[in-house]
Amino acid sequence: MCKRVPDAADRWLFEAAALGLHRGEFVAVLGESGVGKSTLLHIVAGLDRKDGGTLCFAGQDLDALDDDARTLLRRRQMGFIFQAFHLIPQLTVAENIALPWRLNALPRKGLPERVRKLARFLGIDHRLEAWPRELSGGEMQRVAVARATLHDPALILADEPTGSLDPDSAGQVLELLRDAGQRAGSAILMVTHSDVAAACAQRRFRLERRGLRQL
Ligand SMILES: Nc1ncnc2c1ncn2[C@@H]1O[C@H](COP(=O)(O)OP(=O)(O)OP(=O)(O)O)[C@@H](O)[C@H]1O
Repeated sequence: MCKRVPDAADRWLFEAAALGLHRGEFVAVLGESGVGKSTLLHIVAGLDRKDGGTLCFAGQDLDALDDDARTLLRRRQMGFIFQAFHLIPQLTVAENIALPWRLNALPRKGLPERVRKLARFLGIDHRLEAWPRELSGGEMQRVAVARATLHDPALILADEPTGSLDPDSAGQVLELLRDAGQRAGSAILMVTHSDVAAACAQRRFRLERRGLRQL
């Protein structure tokens, strides 16, 4: 797929980024700041539009879906860890984590225990009743990871998921992502500046103006 520089119709951000992900696979995309890593993830999630090329999910051409179908697919099949977390300030940590589950109208039975178990694994179970404004950056990042993985999505899109974490916590979060992938067969597409984080992935690419180069 390709994408023009948002403010310049005649310049490419990336010209031909070709990538296929299999179920359960963990792929990392490295790249300099401003090269378009977040934009690439947003396009895959349907939050931004591409300027050419095709995008398929489980054999379905995503361009053939209308906005509602695309939103439904994103909600059910994808989990997004945003670079700036995007936690909802009016909801507690537990409510933020449970949000995709509730939006998908999944059965409520066992939900609090599921949230607690995941929060325990991420070391944030003592913060479940806190408000996002009371959290440190690292805690917010863990909440964002929990929220993106609780509903076992087929595809997890992770934008710098370890950017606010110390090396030990970063290692834990990457382990959780890998576990989530293995448990639910989720594919993970992570963009990052960090060579250390990217080393956890099975395949690594570098995003450049010409496209993705396998490392
Ligand atoms: N809505 C927008 N309007 C104008 N320019 C935009 C918009 N979104 C992104 N850009 C520009 O597109 C380029 C790519 O941005 P993007 O955030 O995808 O890069 P990135 O590789 O994720 O950067 P970083 O590593 O710093 O987060 C940047 O130059 C950015 O300023």
